[in-house]
Amino acid sequence: MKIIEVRHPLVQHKLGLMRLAGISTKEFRELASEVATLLTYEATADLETEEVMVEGWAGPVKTRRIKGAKVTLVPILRAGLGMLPGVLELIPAAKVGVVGLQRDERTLEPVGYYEKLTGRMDERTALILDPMLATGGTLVATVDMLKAAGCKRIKGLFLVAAPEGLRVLESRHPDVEVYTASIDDRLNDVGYILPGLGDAGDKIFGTRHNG
Ligand SMILES: O=P(O)(O)OC[C@H]1O[C@H](OP(=O)(O)OP(=O)(O)O)[C@H](O)[C@@H]1O
Ligand SMILES: O=c1cc[nH]c(=O)[nH]1
Ligand SMILES: [Mg+2]
Repeated sequence: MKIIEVRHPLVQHKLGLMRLAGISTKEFRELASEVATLLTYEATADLETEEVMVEGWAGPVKTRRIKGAKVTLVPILRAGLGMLPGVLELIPAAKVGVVGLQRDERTLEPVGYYEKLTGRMDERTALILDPMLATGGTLVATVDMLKAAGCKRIKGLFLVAAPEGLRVLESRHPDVEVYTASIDDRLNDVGYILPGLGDAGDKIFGTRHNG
């Protein structure tokens, strides 16, 4: 399975700021979006391009543009919305399909409550957006939905990923590519990533803080 841990200094610096206890909603939100932009840069490095002639200031000039298959962004509600503005900075014309899943706090199983995907998923590359890949249950459920809709090329962008979740993904959907700012140490006994970021959804939306 392709797992890219992006070690770029800007990514590492910004993620380090996100780990600070007591970070404000404004700072966390801004940084989540900025790191998402940088992960998008990495995750789109293999998009195919084609040559095109355009009329430039000094006459015809050969340029390149992104070819064929288009990208669909798939933020997972609710925390994935925190990454969406940063990704749209680089891919402003992308279609957006939304998936609503929330972990049951007791069983840690994902519970689905919304799904609105774009059309022609079989022709698109899907970029799943979620700050946290913890047990992997939410991601596997999302990939199941995307594949059921015909999607053949799927990448996931995560601020932080746990080894446990990566192993689950590898066993269920090894064709999915992962781009993350950090592979952290482990999960704690209530399914939070250590050292992690605490509850990313709460921090992005300014609801209850947990760490
Ligand atoms: O890998 P898993 O163990 O499935 O956990 C990861 C999921 O948990 C968090 O969402 P949460 O359920 O807290 O929902 P929220 O975004 O609404 O806060 C996170 O944003 C992921 O979607
Ligand atoms: O560490 C974690 C795990 C799941 N969801 C979060 O927001 N944080
Ligand atoms: Mg949450």
